[in-house]
Amino acid sequence: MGEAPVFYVENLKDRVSNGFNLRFKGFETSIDVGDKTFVIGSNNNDSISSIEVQIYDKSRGKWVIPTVLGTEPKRYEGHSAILLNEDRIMVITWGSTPDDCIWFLEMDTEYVKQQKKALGTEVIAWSKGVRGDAEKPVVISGPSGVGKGTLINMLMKEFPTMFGFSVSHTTRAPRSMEKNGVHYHFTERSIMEKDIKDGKFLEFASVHGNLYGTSIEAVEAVTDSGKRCILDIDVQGAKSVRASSLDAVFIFISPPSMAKLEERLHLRGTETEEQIQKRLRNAKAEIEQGKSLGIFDHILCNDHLEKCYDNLKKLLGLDGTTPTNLKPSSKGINLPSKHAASKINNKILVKSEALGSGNPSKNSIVLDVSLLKGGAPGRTRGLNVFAVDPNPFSDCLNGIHKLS
Ligand SMILES: Nc1nc2c(ncn2[C@@H]2O[C@H](COP(=O)(O)OP(=O)(O)O)[C@@H](O)[C@H]2O)c(=O)[nH]1
Ligand SMILES: Nc1ncnc2c1ncn2[C@@H]1O[C@H](COP(=O)(O)OP(=O)(O)O)[C@@H](O)[C@H]1O
Repeated sequence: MGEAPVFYVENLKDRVSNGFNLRFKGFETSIDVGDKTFVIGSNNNDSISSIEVQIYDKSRGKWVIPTVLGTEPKRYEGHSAILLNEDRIMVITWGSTPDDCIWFLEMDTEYVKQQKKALGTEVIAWSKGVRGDAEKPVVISGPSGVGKGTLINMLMKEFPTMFGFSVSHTTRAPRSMEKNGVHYHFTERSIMEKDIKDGKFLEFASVHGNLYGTSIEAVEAVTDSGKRCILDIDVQGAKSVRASSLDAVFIFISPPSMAKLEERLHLRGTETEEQIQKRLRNAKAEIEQGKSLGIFDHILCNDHLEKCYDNLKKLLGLDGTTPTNLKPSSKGINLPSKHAASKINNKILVKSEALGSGNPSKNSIVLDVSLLKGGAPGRTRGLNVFAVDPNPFSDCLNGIHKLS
């Protein structure tokens, strides 16, 4: 059985002629899993960066074709790899732009690449390190015409880099201003039914006589771009999501009165009278369920639009009153290339030296591995990380102890 060599980027470049191209010495990491050594590093250029892994098979004394794990418009500067269990590696990395934050990448080491027929790895999940609820997906429900779309548009307009909309599939016909792929993926019922059967949907429901559903891909498209996902779905859908692995914040928007709701539907003018009456009949049940089923974390009354929008921002920590450590921005979590990661029971501890404005300070972050859930099925998202006291290692252990 061959010994894994010591890895330096220059050595790798000399030795490997098959595209493995780690540029920055010190920004790579390696880890042994059985008789294989996984070398993980970045290939950064001006605007884009990829994370690559190459495997050294000690039993065969051979390098295996490199795999690109992720390409993002940010630079990855520094990695650490931790073995979670025998077939799973957690790579901890630091994306320096545009949103400076810590990322966790879970890799399945047993995956055999179908296309290349070579041993490779599969990314199970990219997860952004967040604190508390700050970046959980947001599920917004409420009866037709209550103002969900209006409120979501306001959020997306004011915070375009923070939120991304999960584009649902529907069998209903598009309205005149609606664009396929932007407002909905408009689809045939038979196609959607087959996709549901094939497990491509996180949830689906029949609403006002049409089929609506959130595909796993729709949620992944948003979370992969590093944005906080917003879902506009009905109460049945919210109930399904509550029961799924997507760890979200659930908000129900209620109308000030049925009369106001009817007025809004008429003023919007996108439905026939018959369709409006159907929506109003369904609204009664939805409001009752929304308020009683215990699905929703918050209920907001949309009477005055601006006031309701302010309340929504408050709930999401966007009004400036939220304590810094709960703000949606993860900027406070700093992880330069100089850091050390270790696993203690179910906790990963990342210790780093954050170089502030001429005033070096130490950061210690704990990730609770037992909380590896929250994304579309099979993926983890928005992992909760805890900043612990910036003290020596023993104090960090105390921090861990306190959290468990
Ligand atoms: N379950 C579920 N409901 C959805 C989805 N997309 C939209 N809906 C809901 O379907 C209902 C009808 O939506 P739409 O046809 O856009 O009409 P509107 O609510 O009157 O604007 C609303 O309650 C939406 O929240 C989805 O992917 N899943
Ligand atoms: N607070 C409000 N007061 C008056 N009209 C509103 C208010 N909120 C939304 N609207 C209007 O009501 C209509 C329905 O809103 P919309 O966002 O399409 O509802 P939904 O997405 O819940 O079906 C739109 O014409 C919108 O401009």
